[in-house]
Amino acid sequence: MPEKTLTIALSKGRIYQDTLPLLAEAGIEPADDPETSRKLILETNRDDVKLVVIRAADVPTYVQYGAADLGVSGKDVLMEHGGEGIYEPLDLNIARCRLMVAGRPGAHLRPGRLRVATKFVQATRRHFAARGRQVEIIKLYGSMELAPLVGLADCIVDLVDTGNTLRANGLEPLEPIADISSRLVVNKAAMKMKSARIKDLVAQLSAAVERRR
Ligand SMILES: Nc1ncnc2c1ncn2[C@@H]1O[C@H](COP(=O)(O)OP(=O)(O)OP(=O)(O)O)[C@@H](O)[C@H]1O
Ligand SMILES: O=P(O)(O)OC[C@H]1O[C@H](OP(=O)(O)OP(=O)(O)O)[C@H](O)[C@@H]1O
Repeated sequence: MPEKTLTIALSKGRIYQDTLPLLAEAGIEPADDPETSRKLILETNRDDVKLVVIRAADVPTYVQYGAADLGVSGKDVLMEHGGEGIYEPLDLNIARCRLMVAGRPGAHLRPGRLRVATKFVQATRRHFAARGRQVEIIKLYGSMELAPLVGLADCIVDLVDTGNTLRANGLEPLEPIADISSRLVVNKAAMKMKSARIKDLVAQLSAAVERRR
């Protein structure tokens, strides 16, 4: 992207839907709707701001390498990425949920090595290591709630909001791991090179977040 452009990476779905009103309060409005358009680079009402719409798990990678100057990413995704090359200046207080160990009642109390299915491998490893608990982690890419029902795992580590998905599958939350919300992330080099515009945007988004508290 040209030096004068600010590129913001977002994922479709709840992050886009929840970020859109915050961007609007900062004076940024996309020209296309990514939920219907097949375009991956969206122009906005501002010549110097573009949005790129990518998979949620890819946002930190685009920002780390400077392919996007800024991004919006769930804390769960940032915990898996590790945060290299990225600043995290603002909690946007959107897409709030909790990362939990879940399973059938008492499943986590079973003696011996637990089998845990999750897409959050790093957070899971850290959680159980901190408790001195031996686990075998089975990497999945979604629908983790199925794993204990078909004998693939004893427990899962997944995001929980209302708890409806767990309940619908006869599972319950067992241990909390972390409170999750989406964060504004900034490429470290861009923070220096495009400092004034990024600081302005962070301040405008921060004011928008505060107005909603
Ligand atoms: N049920 C939920 N309630 C609130 N926030 C959630 C919930 N599920 C996920 N999130 C948050 O929203 C972020 C994006 O989730 P979303 O479901 O839109 O994408 P994804 O399924 O992780 O990614 P993709 O669809 O690209 O595979 C997650 O990283 C998490 O921070
Ligand atoms: O506690 P609840 O309110 O039921 O929310 C929890 C569910 O939300 C997320 O899935 P999502 O709806 O994003 O589906 P996906 O990850 O399969 O896209 C998460 O992976 C849980 O399955």
